[in-house]
Amino acid sequence: MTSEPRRAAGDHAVGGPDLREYDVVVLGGGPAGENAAAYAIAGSDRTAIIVEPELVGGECSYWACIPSKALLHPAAVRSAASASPGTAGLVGDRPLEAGAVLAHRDAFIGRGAGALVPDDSGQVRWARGAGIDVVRGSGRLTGERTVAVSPAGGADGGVTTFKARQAVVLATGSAATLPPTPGLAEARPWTSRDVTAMRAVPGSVAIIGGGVVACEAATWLSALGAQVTLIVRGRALLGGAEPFAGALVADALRQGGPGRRPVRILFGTQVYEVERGAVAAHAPGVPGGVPVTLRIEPSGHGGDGGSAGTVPVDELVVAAGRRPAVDGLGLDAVGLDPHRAPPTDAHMAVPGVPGLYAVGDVTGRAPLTHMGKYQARVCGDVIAARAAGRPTQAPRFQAGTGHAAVPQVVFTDPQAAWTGLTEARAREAGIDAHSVAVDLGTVAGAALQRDGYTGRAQLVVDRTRGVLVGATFVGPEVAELLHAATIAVAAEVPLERLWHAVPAFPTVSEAWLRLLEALRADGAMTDGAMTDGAMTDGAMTDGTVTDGARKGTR
Ligand SMILES: Cc1cc2nc3c(=O)[nH]c(=O)nc-3n(C[C@H](O)[C@H](O)[C@H](O)COP(=O)(O)OP(=O)(O)OC[C@H]3O[C@@H](n4cnc5c(N)ncnc54)[C@H](O)[C@@H]3O)c2cc1C
Ligand SMILES: NC(=O)c1ccc[n+]([C@@H]2O[C@H](COP(=O)([O-])OP(=O)(O)OC[C@H]3O[C@@H](n4cnc5c(N)ncnc54)[C@H](O)[C@@H]3O)[C@@H](O)[C@H]2O)c1
Repeated sequence: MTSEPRRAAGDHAVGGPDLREYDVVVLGGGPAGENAAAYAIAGSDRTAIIVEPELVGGECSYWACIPSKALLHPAAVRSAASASPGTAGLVGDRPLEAGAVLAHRDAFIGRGAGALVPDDSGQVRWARGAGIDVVRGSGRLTGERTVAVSPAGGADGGVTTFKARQAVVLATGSAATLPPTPGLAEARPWTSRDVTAMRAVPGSVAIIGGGVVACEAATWLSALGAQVTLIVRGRALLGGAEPFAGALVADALRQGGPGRRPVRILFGTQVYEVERGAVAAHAPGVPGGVPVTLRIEPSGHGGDGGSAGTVPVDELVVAAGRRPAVDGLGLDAVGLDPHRAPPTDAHMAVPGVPGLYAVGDVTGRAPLTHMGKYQARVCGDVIAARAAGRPTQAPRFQAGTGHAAVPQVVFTDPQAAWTGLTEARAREAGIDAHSVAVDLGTVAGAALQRDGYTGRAQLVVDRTRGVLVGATFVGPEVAELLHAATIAVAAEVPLERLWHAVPAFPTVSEAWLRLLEALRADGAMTDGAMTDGAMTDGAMTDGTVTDGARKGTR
């Protein structure tokens, strides 16, 4: 993309004030919409407009990925410092400086001191610099390749119709779901928007949910001094992951640590009623200021147990999942179900509706920024190729393959990172699955990273095909281990070849070596790898390996 000509900033529409024509009209200026627009017009004279009612950059930039990671990173650094000789004594039991952490988050989301809303002018400048026009408004499909745009936030002004010569791309993201619990909506609970944008740290917080948002929010809230209670319907955290990932994250949250309060986790428990005095409408992230009482009971999900009684807290966060943002999108105008994610094929096109595409969270596929951007690259390339009359058969035009290896990192402490299939999912898919695991604390690179390093890595392989189909890592700073596994799964690298991808010593990546050795020991690697001269010679004669084993550097 970088070598392609930049387009002049300005208004690229054809038509008058009420009917404007572009090659590509994108609804939603989040990461998926931005990438779809940029790829669809790159290096061409095609025109594109992004329709966005809120902020260009979307949920990810202002209320999700970026602020959450800006809040979590200081907690991770604090945790590493507490576990390293020479710095542990310096930080002692001191908590994080909440004001500095919140200001760091504000800097990342472009929210100036005292401002209510972040500033997206940098993202708008990027769009205009890439030749993409931006209009503030809410878009609704009114027919094939036709969109009606109403001014944002109910502002005055008429509806403008936009016609797309080539494509309309739906990239409207997702919205937090609120369970229909009596009293919950009236209590004006925080959602992920508030807890990422929070302006003050509540003294005590209850979080409903045990997924990614709940685990990450519990991590930063407890590191910033809040007393956190997680109320989890099921029996585990991080439901879609290998069970050991949720278990290790739960152990660490419960345990707390220097400068981080222990988190109370109520498994098998649901809230059946919420009671709170009147709470005035407030800006995102401003605590309600009125205590709230949750009435809880065993959920009956996942076996016996669960808690009953009341949980009184200062603030309540709902992290109970998200749903595709399709309300008012006019899907019915093109014959689609208005309440469901639009179906998409491998080109990210909506079957049966000419010129319509969907990317990102609105598709209901994998609600992650990197997957939305991946789909958007495919979609933009397809639109560009079709506009130029070029074929779209090559793998670059198919979003299917990447979905076999969806990477996910949960930035808790320890981090949990996985890609591809869990062992259970692999079996369900009829794969001849076999798994091996290692204790990451036994790897020299991990032990050097911090005292008492605790973590685990697991590979799931397809024994019949001799390839990796899934990997999970849990431990401090394991996020950067993940991409190697994603490459191996997506590229279907034979295990025999993986053996020759030598991890550097002393890095945590040596876990790969331990895992492949475990596969060999289990007979899950073929004889080709076992008798390969490069491998056996290396292992037997390399002084570092044999010496290392004696000195604990294995
Ligand atoms: C707390 C939290 C943390 C997260 N952290 C991560 C992370 O670390 N890594 C990761 O990969 N993912 C993370 N995610 C998920 C990530 O935020 C989403 O997957 C990502 O934002 C989806 O991008 P998108 O472009 O599809 O949608 P969005 O970012 O939601 O953008 C959609 C845009 O469409 C606009 N829009 C809505 N309706 C209309 C309409 N009718 N017309 C025009 N525009 C409209 C919205 O205003 C919005 O700006 C996190 C999510 C949450 C909630
Ligand atoms: N680091 C990251 O990549 C990151 C961070 C945050 C969010 N995300 C993305 O955002 C998506 C949404 O995250 P999330 O945590 O909101 O959803 P989730 O699907 O991960 O978890 C939802 C949780 O809420 C519970 N739940 C659902 N309905 C409930 C109800 N009625 N009552 C009580 N509990 C209920 C579920 O059992 C689950 O524990 C995730 O799928 C993830 O892909 C990613």
